[in-house]
Amino acid sequence: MPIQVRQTIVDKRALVCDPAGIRHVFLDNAKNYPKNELQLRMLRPALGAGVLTSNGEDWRRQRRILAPLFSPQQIQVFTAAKARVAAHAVERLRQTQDGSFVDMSLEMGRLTLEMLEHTLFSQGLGRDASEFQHAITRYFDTLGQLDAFDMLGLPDFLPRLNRLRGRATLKFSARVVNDIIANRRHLLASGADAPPDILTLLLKAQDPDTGRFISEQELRDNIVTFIGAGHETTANALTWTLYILSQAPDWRARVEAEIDACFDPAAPTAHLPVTKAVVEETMRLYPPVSMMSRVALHDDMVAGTAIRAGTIVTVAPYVLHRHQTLWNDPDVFDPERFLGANRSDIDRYAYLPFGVGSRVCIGMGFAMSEMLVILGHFLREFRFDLAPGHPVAPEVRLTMRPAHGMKMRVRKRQA
Ligand code: HEM
Repeated sequence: MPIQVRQTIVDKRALVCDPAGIRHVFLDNAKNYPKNELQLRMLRPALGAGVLTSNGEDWRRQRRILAPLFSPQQIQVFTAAKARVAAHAVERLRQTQDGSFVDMSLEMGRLTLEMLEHTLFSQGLGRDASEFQHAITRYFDTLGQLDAFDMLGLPDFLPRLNRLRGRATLKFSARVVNDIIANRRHLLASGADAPPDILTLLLKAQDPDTGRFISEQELRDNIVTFIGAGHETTANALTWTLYILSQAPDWRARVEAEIDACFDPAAPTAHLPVTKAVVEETMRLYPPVSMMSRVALHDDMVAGTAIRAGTIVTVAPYVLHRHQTLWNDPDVFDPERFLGANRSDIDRYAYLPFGVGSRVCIGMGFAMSEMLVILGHFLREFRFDLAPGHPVAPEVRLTMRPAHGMKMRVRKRQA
């Protein structure tokens, strides 16, 4: 069924599973399908009005200014910082007794937050690092739950329980971010060398069309946006990858062989085609962003189905990536799909872990290089096996994560 349209008590919804229909919504007629305000309302208390949560001209201007921060050259510059953070995490894991059980979902959450800290602020937070991590995790956890008031479209001045719960942690994270920005402004004003991180780039970033700098509010909102959008998504993709490899010994052996032969922690490379195919196939089966929504401004036709103005149009990578008509043996883990010439058989609009069109994930290259650097470091040293009896089930909050964490036995590979 390419499109399913449902009228609920609250609104009209359409789920699009047809690649041509998805292309129409996300590319050809994208101006008719801005992001859904309901979704944005849920995220704005946490993320403000950064590039993820704005629409129209506001979004276009921010995206133009931020794009150079995530260029391939810039991602290359961040690789050294990422490698340092990954090496530190390996060292931390080395301290645990060989064969002990670790919740790798927590470990990956901590690691991806450290990655962001050290690329956003280069020296990390300096102080309050673990408290900040705790605050951020709790904050997004609380706000990730859609509030009934938002669903009913009630006005913003009515207090939301979730927001009240998250307010103290928000205040704390805002203070830390504000302090960091103020310190950096002082440093730059003093003429000292600016650290090569995202904060410096943001402070200097100018709109190529108008020469305008980013506002103070947008600066703060986008820092929090990068943490919000880049933390759990990447941690989940990595956790699911470790889980899947523990269930696929042949592929684990191929990944280990590639990393042993090609990955040098002192000069980390992101050129690991087998490992990359494994990550891509994992994100097919367990896409961290399991659905994306837009809203139709005007009546339209999508893949032969009439869509009325106001309909919420959803594309669900979790459904799309496992669709019988689009994939052979959709539930089978087979990274060969992404290797060599096979990749060109995959329809661009049937595989959307990072979305597609103008609102495609701005951090896609950043995340892929980060995941390969982390897997290179970790799988070179350790082997991860699922703890016997540990229940594994996906759960959708803001992202799709393992409902019960991922308890794994960690053994050293090179004794
Ligand atoms: C495996 C990791 C990641 C996944 C699976 C992922 C997935 C996505 C998806 C599906 C979207 C599009 C949502 C939509 O169209 O409604 C998106 C947007 C976005 N992502 Fe990511 N993301 C990841 C990592 C990152 C990282 C590391 C960053 C930043 C450092 C980041 C920043 C953003 C931002 C700012 C947007 C909004 C772009 C816009 O609307 O113009 N993401 N991401």
